[in-house]
Amino acid sequence: MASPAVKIGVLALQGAFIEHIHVLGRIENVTAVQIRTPAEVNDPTLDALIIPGGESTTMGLVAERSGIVEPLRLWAHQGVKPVWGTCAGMILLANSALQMKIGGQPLLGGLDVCVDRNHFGAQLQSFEMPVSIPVLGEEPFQAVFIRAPVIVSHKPNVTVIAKLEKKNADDEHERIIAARQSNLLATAFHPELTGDSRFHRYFVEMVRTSKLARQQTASS
Ligand SMILES: NC(=O)CC[C@H](N)C(=O)O
Repeated sequence: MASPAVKIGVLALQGAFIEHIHVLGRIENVTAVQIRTPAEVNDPTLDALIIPGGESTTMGLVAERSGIVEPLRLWAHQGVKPVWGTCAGMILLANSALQMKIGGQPLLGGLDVCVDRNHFGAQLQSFEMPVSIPVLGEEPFQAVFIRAPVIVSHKPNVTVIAKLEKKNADDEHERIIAARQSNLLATAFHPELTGDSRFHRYFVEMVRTSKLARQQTASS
């Protein structure tokens, strides 16, 4: 069967959503749409969802006000259709987080990891560096970290896609910057801010594979 055309929703409440839409627009047979309401999240023709980077506290607050937290939670926990969280989106997908906002902030959960929210410190500690991401091929990927989180621990069902060296050999925590758990994908950095569309293509392949599997189940 030919690989199917897919429709990907990008949560557009706050943060770097337009940039994701632009990169997806460069990939063949992909339609990208902005998602702001529960009805849009529940659109049965959506094949996948991206939760962008931005500020997880603000995004969580706006999501609560929009009544979209529960529909998003269902998506992330059902695991039927792929979800990709970048940076703040990765924090929202995590089952737990260190350095949470005092007074609380909503997490969607689903991804069996604990993240450290502002691992590298304040905005000034933003940086970019080439990282090795074997699933994308040999050429390093230029990763942009903006007040980035890292995954410090995870359950065995989570596959590590990329990580940074520990700062010191005896550090107790890992510094994982990309991970996958079945249909959930998470990156600590912002692949939508570089010209390199390899990470988006990797996600689109996940989306096509999962759509094909759903179509085959439906027709069998
Ligand atoms: N660039 C980002 O998405 C930063 C995320 C930020 N650390 C937060 O808590 O939301």
